[in-house]
Amino acid sequence: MEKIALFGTSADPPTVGHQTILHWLSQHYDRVVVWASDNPFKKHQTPLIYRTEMLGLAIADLNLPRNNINLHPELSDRYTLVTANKAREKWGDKVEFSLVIGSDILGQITSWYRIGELLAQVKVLVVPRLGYGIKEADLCALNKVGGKVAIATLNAPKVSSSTYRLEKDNSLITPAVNNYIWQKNLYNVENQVISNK
Ligand SMILES: Nc1ncnc2c1ncn2[C@@H]1O[C@H](COP(=O)(O)OP(=O)(O)OP(=O)(O)O)[C@@H](O)[C@H]1O
Ligand SMILES: O=C(O)c1ccc[n+]([C@@H]2O[C@H](COP(=O)([O-])O)[C@@H](O)[C@H]2O)c1
Repeated sequence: MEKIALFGTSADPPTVGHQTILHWLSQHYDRVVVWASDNPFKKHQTPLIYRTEMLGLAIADLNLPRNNINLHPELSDRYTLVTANKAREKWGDKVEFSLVIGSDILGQITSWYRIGELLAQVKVLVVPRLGYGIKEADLCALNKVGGKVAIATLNAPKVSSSTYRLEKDNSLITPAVNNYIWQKNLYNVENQVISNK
């Protein structure tokens, strides 16, 4: 049975952490389906079109031997259930979907939109995130609402989009994403330089 990883991200902006996760998924799944989306729990995100384009650049920058990671903007929805239903329509019943989440949101996923229906469609793959241990109580809570959980064996770097937004540290993103941010003047990078002078 084909195994497909589903990885939705705010990508605001995509970081080297997202890239490490994608690299690992590429080696462990037949296909990796990626989309940028609005997060119903977050406010004031960069317009989705920019985040989608940055995510495409971060994927292209990976240059991996297996050509199995694809950006699917048409699947994007603030509710992952809607995305999972669209993916099921697209790839049919004979595939196994794993929804990829970082351990920082493991405790939150039980409050997602119609979580029981989502968990009937997908397994959950938890990526350990430094500073966010995987709690037995969260695994039990997810299990109670029908979650089938696996834990990924990778060490992602301790980086986040919010750290980039705060510090504008280029080492957290890829060169192509950095160029894009400058071209579009996202995250006030130009003002940042002027105010630093
Ligand atoms: N460095 C990382 N290690 C482990 N998981 C990560 C890492 N970066 C992102 N993730 C996971 O990838 C998914 C998408 O993350 P997201 O795009 O929100 O990045 P973020 O760095 O958490 O953003 P922000 O800092 O704006 O909240 C989430 O499930 C998140 O937990
Ligand atoms: O379906 C939901 O209720 C839901 C609630 C919060 C987050 N999500 C999705 O979770 C994914 C990861 O979000 P983020 O902001 O951590 O990258 C992203 O695709 C969001 O749309 C989905």
